[in-house]
Formats: sequence, C-alpha cells, structure tokens
Amino acid sequence: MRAVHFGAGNIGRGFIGSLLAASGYDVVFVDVNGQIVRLLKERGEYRVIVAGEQREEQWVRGVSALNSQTEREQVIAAIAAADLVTTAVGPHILPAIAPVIAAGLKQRLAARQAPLHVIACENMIGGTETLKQHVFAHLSEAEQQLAGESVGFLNCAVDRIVPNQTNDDPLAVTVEPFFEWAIETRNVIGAVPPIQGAHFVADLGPYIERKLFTVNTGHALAAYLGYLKQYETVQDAMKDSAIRADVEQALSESGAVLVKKHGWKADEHRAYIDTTIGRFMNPALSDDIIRVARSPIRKLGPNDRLVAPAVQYCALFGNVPHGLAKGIAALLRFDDDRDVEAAALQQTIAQHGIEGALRQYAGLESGHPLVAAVREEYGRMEKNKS
Ligand SMILES: NC(=O)C1=CN([C@@H]2O[C@H](COP(=O)(O)OP(=O)(O)OC[C@H]3O[C@@H](n4cnc5c(N)ncnc54)[C@H](O)[C@@H]3O)[C@@H](O)[C@H]2O)C=CC1
Ligand SMILES: O=P(O)(O)OC[C@H]1O[C@](O)(CO)[C@@H](O)[C@@H]1O
Repeated sequence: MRAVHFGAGNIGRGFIGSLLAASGYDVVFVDVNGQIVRLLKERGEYRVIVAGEQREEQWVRGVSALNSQTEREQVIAAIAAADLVTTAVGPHILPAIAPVIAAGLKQRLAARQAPLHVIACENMIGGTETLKQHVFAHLSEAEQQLAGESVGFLNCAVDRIVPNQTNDDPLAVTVEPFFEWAIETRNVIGAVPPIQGAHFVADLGPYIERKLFTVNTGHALAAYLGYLKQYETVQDAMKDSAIRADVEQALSESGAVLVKKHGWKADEHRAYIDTTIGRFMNPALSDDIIRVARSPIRKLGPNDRLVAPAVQYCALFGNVPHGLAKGIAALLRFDDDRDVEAAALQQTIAQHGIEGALRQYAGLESGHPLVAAVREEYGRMEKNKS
C-alpha cells in the first residue's frame, strides 16, 4: 500500500505518517521544507518520542520524501500510484496543494480506476470537503465525474498535541501519548482504508465538534489568556488558577452545547474535559503559547473553536456564555508581531473597532448578544493590562 502525505511537519511526522507506516503503508512525505525532505530521503526513517509519564521512542521506517516545488512530476506520479493521500499542512495551504493533487488525479484517472482515498487532517470542520472543492476547481466536468467514481474524500478529526520541536535531530518529533483520528466512512469507495488506531465513524459531526470545541477551545483560552499574562507556554498558563478556572468555564459552556446537540453523555463528556485539561498540563511537554495562539483570524471564524460554540450556546440556552466570550476577547487582544494574522487583526481593530473585527471575521452583527459580552470582557482586560 502506498500513501502520499502532504506536510512533513509536527502532525505529519508525529502522528499521521507514524500511524500510516505502522499500518503497512509506504509513506511518501511531500513538503516544501528542503532540509526535512533531504533528511527524510537520506535516512528513510525518523524517531517519534512519546512524552508521557514514561518516555518512549518509536522508529518510523520505510519512508521517503519529495519536494513539491522542485519535484512536481514525481509528486504527480506518486499520487497516480497511491492508495491514500493525506494532508497536514494547515487550512490556508490547502488551495496551494490542490493543483498538484488534481494533476495526480488526472494522471491516475487516465490509467486506472482503483479506489483512492483523500483525507485532510487539519483543524477545521469539513477539511477534506474543502480540499475537494479546491481540487475539483482544477478538473474538467468529465474528470470530476470520473473522480466521483473512484476517489473518496473522507472528512476527519485529528487529535494529538505535537508542540514545536526542540530536538537536536531535525527529524525527531516529540508527541503526547494521547491520539485520536476519527474518519468518516460516508464517502468511502470499496473498503475503508486500513489504518491502525483510526476510528471509523458513519457521521463525523459529533466527533469533530467534540474535538474542536473542547481540545481546541480550551487550548485557545489557555493560549490567549496566557499571552495576556506573559506566560511562554501553555503548561505555565495552566498552572495559573485564574486561567485554569476560565478554561474550565468555557469548556463547561461548550460542553453543554455538545451534550445537548449531539447527545454525548454528560458524565462521559465531563471525563473527556478532564482528560483534555490533563493533556494541556502534561509536564513532559513544553507547548509555546505562540504556536497554540497562531492564526487568530482563522480561529475567530464563524465555524471555528470559539465563535461557533458561543453562538450555538446563545441559540440553545438563550443566554450568553461568558467564558467563551472572554476567550474571544482575549483573542482580540493577541498582538504578537511574529504572527501575520495577529498584525492584520490589530489593524482591523484599530480601523473598525472590535465590532468591525467581529463582523468581518466572525460574521457577528453588532446586535448579537455575544458582541456586548465580548466588548465588556475586552474592556476589562484593558483595565487589567499592566
Ligand atoms: N501540531 C498539532 O498538535 C496538531 C496540528 N493539527 C493540524 O495539522 C495541520 C499542520 O499543523 P502542524 O503539523 O502543527 O504544522 P507544521 O507547521 O509543523 O507542519 C506543516 C508542514 O506543512 C508544510 N507545508 C507548507 N506548505 C506546503 C506546501 N505547499 N506543500 C507541502 N507542504 C507544505 C510545512 O513546510 C510544514 O512542514 C494544521 O492544520 C493543524 O491545525 C491537528 C492536530 C494537532
Ligand atoms: O493547529 P491550530 O488550529 O493552529 O491550533 C492549535 C491547536 O491545534 C493543536 O495543535 C492540535 O489539536 C492544538 O495543540 C491546538 O489547540
């Protein structure tokens, strides 16, 4: 079995590539990072360090790599011959990799009809569906129809915390022990792709929302509130009892939405929240606040980790979730100049106020009750700023 994986970064090497190799796939990583591609080609293996109560090392073997900028034809040929194409590049990169995936599909469709599955492993709702739209924009109608018969685009939810890496070996990747990869079977063609440890589900909706509105919501609160208090890592922020209480409150609010909307059992969801908070506090990892806070405009999106559960909470319960509102306010205060989205967000706020930013990026009109709550929290943070 052959898998082509776009994005040999933290989650690509530390989670997806490692699981695919363990499942028996020959994994070809595709990346634009020349050093990582070169080292993967030279060595054909790398180390995953699982940092839990004990430290465990696992070797991922039999991998290779291609540079999507300089080896485009080889990437196309690899896709044409693959059983599986996966991505972990970041939502904003999906349009950039779509043309080469489309070219691979064209070559494949001309030669054979064996099933191919495509899975985008990004932190977003409908990630693979979004990738499919980008890919299909490069195919003719006839090619789209053919692709519909043999290419299955499967949405998924990926969960494993893989922080920025500080190992001397640039290929080694330190990860947390926990992982969960839920893959929707709705668009499977033929048999489900054999992936050890993946959880195949008929309907991804409850799983992606549980993950995004718990792990990513809580992480975002910890990061944005931690940034305001000048902590460097999520672990340090979570030791601050006030921040931890705010994270707890926001997760109780998003949890109420998840329990009511998807029927997750309240006690089981409480255990899921507790596990998640334990993961944020893992003393064997050091997770930079700047990494978790990255791309605040994306994270302010109407379908993303803060605004989506907050809006749904308002609609379901008829009042405002103040913990989530505080998280949104803290995001609006994120002004680290190393992050291009943070700079753009601050410019929008300077020109149009926070109401303008909430309208533009979150789709929230000024009359929405959440806006007043965010404004109040935002003002309070200004007063407390020292
Ligand atoms: N790190 C984590 O804990 C988790 C990350 N994710 C998601 O996984 C995705 C990737 O995140 P990370 O691995 O953390 O980021 P990363 O920055 O470590 O990895 C992204 C990789 O994509 C590569 N890349 C960029 N443009 C490319 C292109 N045009 N073609 C091929 N490769 C390209 C980069 O060089 C980099 O190696 C994101 O959507 C993130 O939300 C999901 C769950 C966990
Ligand atoms: O990867 P994103 O969407 O920028 O957000 C960072 C978040 O994603 C993760 O990397 C993985 O779930 C978390 O560590 C964090 O909540």
